[in-house]
Amino acid sequence: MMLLETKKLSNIYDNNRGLQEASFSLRAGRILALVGGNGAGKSTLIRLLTGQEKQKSGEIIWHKPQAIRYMPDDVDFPSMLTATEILQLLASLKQIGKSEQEDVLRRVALWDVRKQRVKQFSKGMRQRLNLAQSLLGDGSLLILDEPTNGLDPFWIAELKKMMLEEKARGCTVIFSTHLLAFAEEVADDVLVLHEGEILISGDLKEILLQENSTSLENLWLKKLNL
Ligand SMILES: Nc1ncnc2c1ncn2[C@@H]1O[C@H](COP(=O)(O)OP(=O)(O)OP(=O)(O)O)[C@@H](O)[C@H]1O
Repeated sequence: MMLLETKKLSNIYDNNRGLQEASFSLRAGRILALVGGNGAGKSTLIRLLTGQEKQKSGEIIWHKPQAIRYMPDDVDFPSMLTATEILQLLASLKQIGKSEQEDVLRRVALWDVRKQRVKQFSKGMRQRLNLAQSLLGDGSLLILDEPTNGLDPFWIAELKKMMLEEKARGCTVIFSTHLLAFAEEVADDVLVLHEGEILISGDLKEILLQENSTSLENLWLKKLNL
């Protein structure tokens, strides 16, 4: 079943950069990786999908209304609050009870430090708290902007497990990353962006086969003539 389609979706900023006429579709229950270099347009696309920005032209067609859970890139939590307080605040907006808050804190192994102020957290711990808040609730679309940022190899592997668990529950996952090998391990579909335009989109395995590429990295380098 189709989840969403975009048609010539564009958001060009004053500096002439952003996202240009992006058209793609995504089926429900799939994991989609957004890949591309710095400034390719990944976060711009995510901001349009999450409704944080409105497109200048083109459209997003949602085939059914979606409750979205979202993990932003580079979140700035109030550093004087504890992990518990931050989750309480965010959970109250979604009307989510205490036991679920406790559950997500345990899932990201921040239970033992839940009463510490976030300013004492390492980057990876803050990123795990960011992940925890995105797991709250039962929105059937999970959007993760650079979720591996700051995570060590153990937590990257845990993140992968969590994403696959979400998929197994019937959730659709969209995530951006610079880690092409990670994208290849987790994703069903891929959208390769370059300077605001879609270079490649579709089923990852089919594309690698069609393009006679051994890996996503190999394909990416080939398409950019690197
Ligand atoms: N608010 C803004 N105002 C002006 N230009 C912007 C704005 N947001 C993004 N851009 C420009 O749009 C382009 C795409 O940026 P975007 O953040 O979507 O890229 P990205 O693929 O997420 O990059 P990165 O991997 O570096 O996070 C960049 O050239 C960026 O400078």
